Amino acid sequence: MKPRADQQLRLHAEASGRVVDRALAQTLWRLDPATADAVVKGAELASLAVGLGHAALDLQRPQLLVDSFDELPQPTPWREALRASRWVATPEAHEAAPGAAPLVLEGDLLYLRRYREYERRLAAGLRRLAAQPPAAQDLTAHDLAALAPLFAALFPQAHEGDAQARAAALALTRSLLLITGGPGTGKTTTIARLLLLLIAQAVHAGREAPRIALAAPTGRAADRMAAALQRALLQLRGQAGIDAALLDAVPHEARTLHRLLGTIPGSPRFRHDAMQPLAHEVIVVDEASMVDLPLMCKLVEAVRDGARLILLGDADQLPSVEAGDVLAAIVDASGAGDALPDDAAPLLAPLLGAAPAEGHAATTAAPLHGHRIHLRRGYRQSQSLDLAPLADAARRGDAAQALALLQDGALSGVQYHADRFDLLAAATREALLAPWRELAAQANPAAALALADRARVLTALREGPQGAIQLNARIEEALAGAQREAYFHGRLLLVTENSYRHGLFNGDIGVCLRDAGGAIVAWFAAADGGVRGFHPAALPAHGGAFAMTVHKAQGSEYDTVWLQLPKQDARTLSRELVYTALTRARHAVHVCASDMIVRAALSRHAQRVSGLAWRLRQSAR
Ligand SMILES: Nc1ncnc2c1ncn2[C@@H]1O[C@H](COP(=O)(O)OP(=O)(O)OP(=O)(O)O)[C@@H](O)[C@H]1O
Repeated sequence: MKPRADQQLRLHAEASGRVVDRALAQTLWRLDPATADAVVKGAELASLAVGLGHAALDLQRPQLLVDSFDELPQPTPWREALRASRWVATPEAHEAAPGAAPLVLEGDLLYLRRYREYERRLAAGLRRLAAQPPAAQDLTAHDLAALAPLFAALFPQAHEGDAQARAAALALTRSLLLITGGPGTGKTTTIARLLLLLIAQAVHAGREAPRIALAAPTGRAADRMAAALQRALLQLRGQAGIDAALLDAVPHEARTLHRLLGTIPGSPRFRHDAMQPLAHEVIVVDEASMVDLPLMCKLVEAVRDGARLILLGDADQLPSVEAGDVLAAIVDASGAGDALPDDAAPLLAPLLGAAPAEGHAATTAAPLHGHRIHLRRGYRQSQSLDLAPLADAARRGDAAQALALLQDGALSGVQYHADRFDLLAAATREALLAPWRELAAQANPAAALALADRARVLTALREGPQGAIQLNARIEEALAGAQREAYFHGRLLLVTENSYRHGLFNGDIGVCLRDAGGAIVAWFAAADGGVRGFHPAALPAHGGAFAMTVHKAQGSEYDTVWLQLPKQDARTLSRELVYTALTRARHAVHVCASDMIVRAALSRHAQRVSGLAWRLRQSAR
């Protein structure tokens, strides 16, 4: 076989060693030795792109994937070589790609066929939901008048332009609704109230209460969602004008999306799909920024005609680790979400008064226009942590402002450790380790698990001196000594794969404790609020959890966050990463970095190549 040394692309360090990418490319060449080099390189990079979280290779931006792209063709000849290849299909935007070609070219995007199909099907699914009114609900003025007293009790500020009220009212008229907002803007509060309205609406119409599913991408996020929703409902109990029966009809549990859709062992498919849709009439999904392209596609397809899908998320957070940035594309397609769409404003006037409608200035060309409400006002008050100005500067990529706030040291609960790249050095060592020493003094699993979220080191990288792996090892040594047992008393564990057999999921946190008989047991929270113990040797894939990447921390919160950025700039550093890390903190945040790294991180977006926004625009035509 002819050596293919010319194809040894210098791949981006994070992904080097991805044999799978090269294997696809080599297979094409083996099946047809006449395959052009440009096609072989395209295939390898399209596969690598998925590994790095993109939906496709952008021929105009190979630098997102490789450090050296001198050897790559220019976009125009590259596109032409791809178009001419038997391996590359070029279907119309709405057409399914033929099964025979492993690659699909659309514009400048080269996809693995499967990912192109996920995008096409997701766009079609979103369009289907956006186009239909919820079943059995030709909402009349009479219905709205009946709901008005409850609405006024739930949203006393409704007539003063309250965006939460607008979101809940709009939900009455939409099968697809996106509610976006930063931390503490009341997404969960709004959902609690919105669900009461939907239940009351059904009761008023003489129907059964709708079947409601609450779901999130990870077990941790689902647990947080359920707990926050219960707190929000509790606040309403006993309040005048709110019937306790309505509160009782809201489900107490939230599930992972995988659970909701029904995993089939050994299959990428789920039990529920377009042919066997979910029975629920209302499906609420929290932390939608974490949902990747394949999962969002399968979720949307499994929502039956006439049911409602409500997505909650913070579009400024890191996109999902797996191929995606789906939420960003949906946000892009649905407009700013700052006002009621023109078609809904008059209808909802009995609830909202003369709420501002978008009028002619609106970008009504957006295909999902009128399906998003953006919550801007932050309600969460913390005595100890004044995070909002810093999180906002990070979100906007305003490094000068972020550094001024950090250096000034005036934000309560925020500490900047300039040029600190070793958290275990004397200045920070004891403050860092103190909560975990307390953990080690626990004997009771539930009490230990309750302490597990006291503190976390969040990193940008897995590898290297400021990476999660080395930091974990060093923290573990500091806590339990160089001669420690692998599973020492008080060690925190992070599960890194889904295991339905164990009922343990990627992102679950456990704690190792020695029992009365001297045996070590790894304890995890159980769905019923109790705890479950496992022999450490029987656990699915896992690692240490004192330090973890920001990606792994998505959907979780900790009392104290130590954000450790690397000494050298790295492509994974972005404003979204910093924003996501900061907003995981409940009471205190320590930023360990240099001015240079903060500037570098905030100057970069977590860019993901995706054709979904484009596709949604095409399909609107
Ligand atoms: N309209 C409101 N009036 C007063 N307090 C509110 C209002 N909305 C939300 N809050 C309070 O603000 C806090 C955060 O609300 P909530 O948990 O609903 O926000 P969230 O956007 O879901 O947050 P997260 O980002 O953690 O998911 C809660 O304590 C809640 O009671």
